[in-house]
Amino acid sequence: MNELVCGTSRIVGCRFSVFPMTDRFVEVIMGALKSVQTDKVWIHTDDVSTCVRGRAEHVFDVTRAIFAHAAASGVHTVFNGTYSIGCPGDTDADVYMSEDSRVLNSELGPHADIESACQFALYPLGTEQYMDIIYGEVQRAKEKGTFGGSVHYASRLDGTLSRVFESLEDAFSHAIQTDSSHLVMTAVVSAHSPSPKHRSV
Ligand SMILES: Cc1ncc(C[n+]2csc(CCO)c2C)c(N)n1
Repeated sequence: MNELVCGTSRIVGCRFSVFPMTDRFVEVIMGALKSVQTDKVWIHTDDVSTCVRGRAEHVFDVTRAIFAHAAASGVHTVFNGTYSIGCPGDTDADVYMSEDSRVLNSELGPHADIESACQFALYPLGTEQYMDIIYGEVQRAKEKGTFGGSVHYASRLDGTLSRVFESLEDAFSHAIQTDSSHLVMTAVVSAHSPSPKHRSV
C-alpha cells in the first residue's frame, strides 16, 4: 500500500523515440527494441514512439539500453523522451510495481562508453518550491561532472552514455523525493553527432 500516495500510483513512465539517422532506421530501431530485456516493464510501441511504465529503476534501465543499442549502430542517433511520475489516473498496469529492483540490462559493455550530449529539463508540478528543486538537481550534475552549461529552457549534460543517463536518473529520483507529487522531465540525448559540441548552427 505504500506504493500509493495521494490516490495515485508511484508508477514511472517514459514516452520516447529514437531517431537513427540512416536509411537503415527500421532495422536499427526494431533491433534495439528487440535486443533489450523488457520483462519488468509495461511496454508499447507505435508508429511514433514507445512507452515504458513500471518502477523507476526499470524504466531508466530499459530506455538507456534501447538508446545504447541504437547508438551502437555507429550512426548519429537521437533519443527524445518524456519521463513522468504521479500523473493522476496513471494506475493501469500497476502489477509491474511489484517486480523486484534487480535491473535486467546492466551489462551494456562498450555501448556505455559512447560519448553523448544531452539537454534536459525538470518540471516539478504542484509545488511552489519548483525552482529550488531544479537548482538542487543542476548542482548535483555539477558535482558529478556531467553538467555542461545552461541553455534556454534546459540544462546540458555531457559525458559517456552511462554517465549521462545516471545523471538523468539521479535528477529524476531525487526531485521526486521532495514534496513534488507530480514530476515531468524531458531529455534529448544525442550520440555520434557530426556537429562540434555547443555549435549554434
Ligand atoms: C523507441 C521508438 N519507438 C517507436 C518509434 C517509431 N518508429 C519510427 S520508424 C519505426 C520502425 C518501423 O515502423 C518505429 C517503430 C521510434 N522512432 N522510436
